[in-house]
Amino acid sequence: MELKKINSLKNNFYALSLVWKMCPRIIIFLALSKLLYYFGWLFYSAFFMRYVINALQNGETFSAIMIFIAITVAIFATMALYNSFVLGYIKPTSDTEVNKKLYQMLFKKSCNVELECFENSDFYDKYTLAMKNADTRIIETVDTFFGLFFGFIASIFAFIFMFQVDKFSVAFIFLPIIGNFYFRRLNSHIEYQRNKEMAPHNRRIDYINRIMYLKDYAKEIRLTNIFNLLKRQYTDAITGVADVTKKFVLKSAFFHWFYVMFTFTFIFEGLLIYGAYRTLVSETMTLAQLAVITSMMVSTTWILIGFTDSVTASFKNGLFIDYLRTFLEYEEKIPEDYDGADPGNEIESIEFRGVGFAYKDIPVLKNLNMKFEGKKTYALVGHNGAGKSTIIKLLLRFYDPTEGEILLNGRNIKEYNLQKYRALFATAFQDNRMFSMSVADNVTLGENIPAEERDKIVTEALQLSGVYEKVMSLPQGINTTLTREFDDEGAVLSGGEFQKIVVSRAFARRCPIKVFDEPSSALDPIAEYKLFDNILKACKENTLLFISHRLSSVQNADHVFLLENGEVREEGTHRELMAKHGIYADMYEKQAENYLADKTKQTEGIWA
Ligand SMILES: Nc1ncnc2c1ncn2[C@@H]1O[C@H](COP(=O)(O)OP(=O)(O)OP(=O)(O)O)[C@@H](O)[C@H]1O
Repeated sequence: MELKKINSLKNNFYALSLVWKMCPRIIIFLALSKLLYYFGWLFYSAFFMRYVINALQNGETFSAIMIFIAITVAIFATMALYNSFVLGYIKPTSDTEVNKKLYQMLFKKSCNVELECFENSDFYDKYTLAMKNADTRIIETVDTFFGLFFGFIASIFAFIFMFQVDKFSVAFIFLPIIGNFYFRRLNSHIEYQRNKEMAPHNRRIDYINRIMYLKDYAKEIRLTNIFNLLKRQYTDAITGVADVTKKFVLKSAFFHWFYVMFTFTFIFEGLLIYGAYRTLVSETMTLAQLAVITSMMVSTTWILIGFTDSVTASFKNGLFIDYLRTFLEYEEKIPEDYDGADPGNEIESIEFRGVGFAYKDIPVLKNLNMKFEGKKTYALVGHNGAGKSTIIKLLLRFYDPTEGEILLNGRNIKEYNLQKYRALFATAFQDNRMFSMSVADNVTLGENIPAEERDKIVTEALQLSGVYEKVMSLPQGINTTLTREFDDEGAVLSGGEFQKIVVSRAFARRCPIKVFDEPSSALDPIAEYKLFDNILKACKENTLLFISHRLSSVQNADHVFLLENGEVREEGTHRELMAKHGIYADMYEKQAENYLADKTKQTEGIWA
């Protein structure tokens, strides 16, 4: 617990240094704002009332008192103007600046961490919490930091001033301290506990909310009874939230009542009774002293509330900054900006040597030995879950092998500059995403290509993947926006058409290695045949790796690897594997039989 507090304070300093680097002016203005806030109360409690009452008692002239009051009003009016300036101009403009710089930092980090981080729920939770309102939270942290700092100093002065006026009255100051530090903390603890217990229910509610507004789920909801199931889960989650609320409500109300009593009621009423007793019964206090003490009590209470609020808020913010810090200071295992050797542009060989890999503790690849030579064509085949896509992910260094090594031109791929290494590959994955941008941007994906050359490259790539005619039938050809997210005129493509756009990406990219992970799974047989034909023709000068379940499409590969349970079970050319009469031949024949059977059915008119 103590360690947590220290970390929390350290995190506040961390936030301060972060904001200082991004926008130093907001720090200066916020510090001055807080200083003025406490100065205002101190001035009022220790000086203003005392001066006015003493002046009245000492028979100062009315005009002298009025001048003093007028100067005070002018000072407070200037302070109010300054506050309005900070709130109305400095803060919004600084928020924007911090927002821009902080999110740039977060996005950069998020692009730099390895893929595995997104599968680690603990890390992912911290990442999303850090991203949530990070800009406003970090400025709030700075604000409460100064509230804490100046509040502490102002509280000491308030004590001294009250002690000077009446040493017994100081005892009353402990009441708001007990109220704020003890009962409010107890309530904060309850709030924390309540949020913790509600979290699984709220996560479920968020999940169902998301399902209800995301287009991806709209079809299933309309065609199945899944909505009833979701509704039941939603009701259960809402009931869960209500139960947790009920569990804590009494305790929370009780502590809140104590907080109000100690922070406001006891001090205000108590001090008044004490003052009235001394003034009227024991006659040890003048009415003027009573007035000064009463006004000091009000301002001291507000100083203490400001200070204790800042303490509580700074612990809360410290936790948020902890998420931010964990994320920003995370040491990447495979940093995207890793600077190593230049891999060049010539591929002699890629070799998997005794490679093993496990997703967390689940082994997926075992003692894998494979060699790919430059400018040749390789096919990876095998049943679902055999580990084919994982091999590609290791090759692209989304993950590193847990055993063995992968070599490019005889050197471990870990030794290369990662961005230069990745630039050697053009990949089309099964689960690649569409961006709400033009077709051309969806194909070139931010590559820096001159406009006239870009159109030519995009056109060629679209022709090779067989979607060019479709794209040219769209209102603005290759400049048509995909999806209707931002453009009502945007194009909505079929699954197969989109897959062809994904494949175009790999055609458009100028690089020595092309990788296609099931590029034809959504294509009709004729489009599939043409696509493979084009891939082989267009990638003659490339090292080509492709994964396919359709064995007819791998016949022309120079070498085929058949994988089963994360191991290479057979390898060779199509002919060699057929001659072996092993698993590959068996799979191939079964697929061919099915295909012929389908053909017979069609000619016999069964499906007519
Ligand atoms: N991110 C992941 N975390 C945990 N397990 C994973 C992850 N990705 C894949 N797996 C598991 O690894 C195994 C191999 O998956 P992989 O995607 O490499 O198979 P595949 O041969 O490409 O399959 P398919 O032909 O169905 O695409 C599967 O059992 C899968 O469940």
